[in-house]
Amino acid sequence: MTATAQTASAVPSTVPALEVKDLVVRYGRGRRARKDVPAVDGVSFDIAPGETLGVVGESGSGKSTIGKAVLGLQAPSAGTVKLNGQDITSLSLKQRSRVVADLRVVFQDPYSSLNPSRTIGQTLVEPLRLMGIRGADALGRARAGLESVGLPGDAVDRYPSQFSGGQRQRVAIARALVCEPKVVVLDEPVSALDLSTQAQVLNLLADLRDQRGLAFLFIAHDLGVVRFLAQRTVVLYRGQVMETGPVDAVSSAPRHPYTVALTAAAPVPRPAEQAARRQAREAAGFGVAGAAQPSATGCPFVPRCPLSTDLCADQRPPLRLVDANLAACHHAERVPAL
Ligand SMILES: Nc1ncnc2c1ncn2[C@@H]1O[C@H](COP(=O)(O)OP(=O)(O)OP(=O)(O)O)[C@@H](O)[C@H]1O
Repeated sequence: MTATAQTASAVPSTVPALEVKDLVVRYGRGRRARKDVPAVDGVSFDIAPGETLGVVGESGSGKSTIGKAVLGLQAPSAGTVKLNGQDITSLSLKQRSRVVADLRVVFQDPYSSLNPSRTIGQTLVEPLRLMGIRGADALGRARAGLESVGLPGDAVDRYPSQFSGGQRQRVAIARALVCEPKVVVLDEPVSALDLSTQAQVLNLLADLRDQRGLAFLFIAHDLGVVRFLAQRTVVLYRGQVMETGPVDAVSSAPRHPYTVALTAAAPVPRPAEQAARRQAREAAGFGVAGAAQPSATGCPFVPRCPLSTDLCADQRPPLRLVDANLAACHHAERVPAL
């Protein structure tokens, strides 16, 4: 089977909670935008209620840009974004405010994402106020929201500086969930936390997703972290989908050389394993990021790929089914095992 678009499709029995189709985002305006390489280049995926889709890739691969386009913070140059079947791509910010309760975000940095001069209660009540929920109702929901993330309800009276990083990220999660959204964009939600706190926050997110049937778009640079929470994943490189499929299959048996390079480069806690991976990566002949510019018509990974041929430089490979994964590689069958 081949996939003509860059797509990651589940087989949802209902309308997807979030559907992104052929998304293209170019920064800049006018002539400059037309000349620039798109930050996101033809990306499609959908997420069912209760499902987590991980989006992984190196820095600059376009992960956050996808999140911004979904949230309406960056206008797409092409493509559509649908929330519960409704096309929200071209809604103005005012029109968006009517559906915004269904779509929320948790950002990476729990220090800068919470206003230090506002109490936790004020922070949690703000999005409710925009929905017309005020006074004791709003405060009651704020307290319940804090309790649902494992914090005491009376934390409403305290300030962000009185909380640790992990607790602040719980507050940010409570703020996202207090409006009872259907879809949450999680943009590197645990990257700023230490390892044990990461595990606690990921467990909390998994519980909340399962209890509430939430759809998560989970953006991360580390496939290991994504594996913990996601059922499926999309691997991005220079704004294009290199590989997608069930997260276990993509992690343990990648069919795209870039996914192999990304996995081999991920830090592991055991130094001996880290050294073995580095040696395997060097032996496989992967080039380094920014080694050379790829051709506009071919696979963007050519300058770094040990398997590349003239065909790869000439023709951008479509996503096609190889084992359990969809991989955009002419030579997916020759990709070495991890
Ligand atoms: N506001 C902007 N103006 C111009 N170019 C931008 C802007 N924001 C991002 N870019 C560029 O778009 C590309 C994708 O960036 P993006 O932040 O989406 O990647 P990312 O995968 O989320 O990276 P990171 O993990 O470092 O956050 C990069 O080349 C980046 O330099």
